[in-house]
Amino acid sequence: MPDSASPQPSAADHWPAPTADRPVRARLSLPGSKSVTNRALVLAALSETPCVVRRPLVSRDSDLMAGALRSLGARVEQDGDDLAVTPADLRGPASVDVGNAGTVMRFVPPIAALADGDVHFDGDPRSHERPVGALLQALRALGADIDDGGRGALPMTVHGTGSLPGGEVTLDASGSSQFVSALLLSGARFEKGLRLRHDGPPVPSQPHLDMTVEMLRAAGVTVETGEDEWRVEPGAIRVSEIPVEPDLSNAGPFLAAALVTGGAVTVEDWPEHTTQAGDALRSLLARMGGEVARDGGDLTVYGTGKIRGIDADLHDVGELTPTIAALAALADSPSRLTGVAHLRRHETDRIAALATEINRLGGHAEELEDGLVIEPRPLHGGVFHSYDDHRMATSGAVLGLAVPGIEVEDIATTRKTLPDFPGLWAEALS
Ligand SMILES: O=C(O)C1=C[C@@H](OP(=O)(O)O)[C@@H](O)[C@H](O)C1
Ligand SMILES: C=C(OP(=O)(O)O)C(=O)O
Repeated sequence: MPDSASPQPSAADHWPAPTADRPVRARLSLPGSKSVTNRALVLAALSETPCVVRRPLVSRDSDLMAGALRSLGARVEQDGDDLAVTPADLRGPASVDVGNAGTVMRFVPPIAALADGDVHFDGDPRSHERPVGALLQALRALGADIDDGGRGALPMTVHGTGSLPGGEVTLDASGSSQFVSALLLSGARFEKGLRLRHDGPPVPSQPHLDMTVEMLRAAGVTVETGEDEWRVEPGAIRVSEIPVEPDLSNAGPFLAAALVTGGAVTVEDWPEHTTQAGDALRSLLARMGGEVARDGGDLTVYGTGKIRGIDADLHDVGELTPTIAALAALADSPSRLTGVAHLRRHETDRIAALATEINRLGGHAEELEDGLVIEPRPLHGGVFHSYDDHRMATSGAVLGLAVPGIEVEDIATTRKTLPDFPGLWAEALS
């Protein structure tokens, strides 16, 4: 007899995705943006003044960032819904757990190079496979001493000396925009500042680069941008308050529910102006058959009963791909999603994972080198594997709205960027 107090792993690991038996009508206040929160924490820790980060995301990726900065000496304290950050001299020895957070594994090494002492970086097994080599090479060229055992990957140790000469460097950031953001975020603290050039295939995720530049400027940093070029003047980072917008990429599965069920989903506090990639959902979902309306801070997507296939280059907004792919599998015409080769090195190889899981449920998805072709077919129930990828898990939830019998493996992996996805999903469907 199993002990009734011990958890039954198969039940806990397989979340029965709720099927919508009527149009979803929901109004949601979503937690803060991962990308804004983790930039805010970095800027606050590098600031000359204490800083309050207003309504940040509280989830695994933001906890890892707060933990990393604490281990380097900063104080990061909960203050109601906010985080109060008190900067301090950066110092090692320290050990940083990056989990599987791209923002932590890329944004923190330049800060470690500014710290006095050794800083060791390690994380989930997947963190050993995600690209950081080009960033580490660039940091070395700027004066950092890094021991990665010649692997160009984690685990590694940054031997910080308390300062970094900085100056000019060229890198290939086609693998991740986060290489550029990482250097820009710390660049003002380098002795000579930073003159950065990208050389290689196009850098993905332009909105995330815009976010970095905008947040730096709001923190008093002089940044100039050109074609594949950035310049950061040396000087103080000074910021005392950073508001965090709701996470618009995480709005994706909820807004998709309106299309799938012919319902209406409203997200509160959709910013008038934003650099978040998720803002592109307004046009993408309209192209796929939704109607999109704004009323003050409310953004509502109405389903029309039809989901149209789409031909879309998602290079700039790669993190929306899993949501768009789920809709594409339920559409009334084929879709072609391109420009996202870099997704093969995200939390998992998202192109392979999406094709495998859609096909497992009876769909027809073909991998391209840089994307997916999806031809809608009637789907059936089954296990949807999440590959420890939050956006794969939410993609399975979107399919489950229309297809009875889908079980998403390891729904808890959504905690990477959403503290309680199953709770929010149940509320939206109630
Ligand atoms: O800087 C950021 O906050 C992010 C940049 C993007 O990374 P890539 O350019 O590696 O895709 C995005 O996909 C990721 O979710 C968050
Ligand atoms: C790619 C993503 O995350 P990360 O910040 O770990 O790169 C993502 O959230 O889709």
